[in-house]
Amino acid sequence: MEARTAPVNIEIHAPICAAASEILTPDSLRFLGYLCHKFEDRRQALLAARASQALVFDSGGVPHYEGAAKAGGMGMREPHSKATEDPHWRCAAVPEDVMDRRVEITGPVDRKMIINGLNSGANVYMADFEDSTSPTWSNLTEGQRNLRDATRGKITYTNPETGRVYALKQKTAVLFVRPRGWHLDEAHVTVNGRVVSGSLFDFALYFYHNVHCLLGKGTRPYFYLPKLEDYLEARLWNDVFKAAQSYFGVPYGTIRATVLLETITAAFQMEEILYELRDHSLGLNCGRWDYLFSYIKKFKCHGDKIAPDRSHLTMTDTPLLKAYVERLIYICHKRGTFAMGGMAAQIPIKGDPAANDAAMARIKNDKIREVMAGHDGTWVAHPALVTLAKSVFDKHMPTPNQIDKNPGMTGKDVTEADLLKLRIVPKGEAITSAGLEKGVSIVLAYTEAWLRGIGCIPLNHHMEDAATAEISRAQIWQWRYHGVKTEDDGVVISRERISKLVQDEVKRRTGGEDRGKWFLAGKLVEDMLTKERLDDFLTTVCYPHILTTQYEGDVIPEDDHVSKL
Ligand SMILES: CC(=O)SCCNC(=O)CCNC(=O)[C@H](O)C(C)(C)COP(=O)(O)OP(=O)(O)OC[C@H]1O[C@@H](n2cnc3c(N)ncnc32)[C@H](O)[C@@H]1OP(=O)(O)O
Ligand SMILES: O=CC(=O)O
Ligand SMILES: [Mg+2]
Repeated sequence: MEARTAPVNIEIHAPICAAASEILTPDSLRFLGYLCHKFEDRRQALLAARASQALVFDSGGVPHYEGAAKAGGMGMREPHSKATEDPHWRCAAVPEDVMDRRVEITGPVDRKMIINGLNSGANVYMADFEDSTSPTWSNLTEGQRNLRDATRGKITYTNPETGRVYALKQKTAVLFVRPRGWHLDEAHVTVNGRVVSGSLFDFALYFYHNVHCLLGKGTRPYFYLPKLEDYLEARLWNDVFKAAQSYFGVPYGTIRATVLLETITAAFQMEEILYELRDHSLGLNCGRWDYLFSYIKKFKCHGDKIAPDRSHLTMTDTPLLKAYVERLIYICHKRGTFAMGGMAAQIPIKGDPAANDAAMARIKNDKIREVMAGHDGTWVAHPALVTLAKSVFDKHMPTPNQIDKNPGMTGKDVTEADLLKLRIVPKGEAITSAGLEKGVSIVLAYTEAWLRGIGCIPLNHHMEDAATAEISRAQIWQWRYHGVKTEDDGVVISRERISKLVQDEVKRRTGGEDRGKWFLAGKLVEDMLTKERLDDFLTTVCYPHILTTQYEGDVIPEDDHVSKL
């Protein structure tokens, strides 16, 4: 029997704050329950497949193009030849309101930032439940309420300190939403006793509250899909879309989604991923930060793939990043869809014009590289960067996008080996004590903020989020695992050295007083960096610590914390 008519028992293990009571209505929960009941077993099977594939990589395996897998390769996936062998298929036609995506700004689902992002002059605002949101109950429920108000054009915000009132301009960016990745649970809600998927929680509530309003305004529900590892995970999203569309009686193909190509395994299946989602696809995006994290994580045990300091992992000098960009543009343009660029992590530097000019020059060069390579648009992290990115794309991309011009077709020659090739940094500079110390301080500061419900922070004039911090966490673990020495002083990166760095940094930040979440962050980070096995995600390790204990909203009595439908 279909879950839609089957009895589904939904429970909420959280305070029913004002936002939750507006968003978690009986009907929206029924829809969430329907999707979870229908798809949870598949999600779990895909997560289990990730775990068994990790064992293959840990013992020296590497991914292969799907054609090669069919001929022996990894031998773990069913053959998937149609995607690559049929020259005729194309992704769905591009809707009018997203023909031009030259600049997309991203940010958390915070009320003020949504308004600022929509007003920023960018073509798209991507409201993010993933890398830049710490998924506290209040962030999630208020985020959904903010999005509901934004789609209706009714979102306003008054700064309680300055009294400044924020409201939408006449012309705003198109809204995209990035739900959490498949690996994340939403532990405050269970369906038939099972904790629900964070992806489905974010998707279902946004879709439920907004699909009709968006269609009424001539736009659509647009999504970014994060951290997919292969085409079967794309197929799951496509099936979720089909189920959601038919549940609401809206036409097949209403939803459109861009997949973030941000895992090394997905890079070997770009065409297959597009094929799975082709009727709902709006292309791929180079999620460069998670991509680097994925590379380090997947090959953490490979002695020949030890990553240098994060500062060396640049788009221009890292062969595997260059190859991935070329292949992504080639595949997307061959299949008639967007090849989006990614995020330069620099942000404006206040009070130091020279340093700010240098940061802006780096961003400009990055955007020139993207448009010249053939990307159809790019990402920025801050409203002050919209004009800069736009000016670069305006100069080099006179058309709304470059899909039909087919630039980047040289990417067809990218080999499996190209996708795996790290940069060789001169001896003495690759892994340094300064790089190690900086990495420890980044993981710690990010974790501390995340535990307080803040998912993106400015640090060292860069944006740090769950993807960038993960690079530092994974590489420090990898250096310790391989007993690497920092090259400037010849000292081994041992457990004891890392522990001392973490503890010293906590002391420096707190003066020894238990402030913020530094003590807890210190304990968690020290453990993650020194333990025998590398945890899959920082966010899943920290998640139990943000369950409703962190909640600051208008809580109602204890008895109402478990609500049943
Ligand atoms: C790897 C990836 O996944 S990238 C995608 C995920 N990451 C992101 O989306 C990054 C989003 N960016 C941010 O969160 C912020 O820009 C930060 C944390 C990096 C920097 O924040 P701050 O130092 O507070 O920025 P700053 O003080 O300069 O902000 C100035 C104004 O711009 C607004 N602003 C800053 N970034 C954004 C943004 N991305 N979207 C909308 N508004 C923004 C601020 O709210 C502030 O508004 P106000 O003047 O009305 O008060
Ligand atoms: O989500 C984007 C990334 O670079 O990671
Ligand atoms: Mg990412």
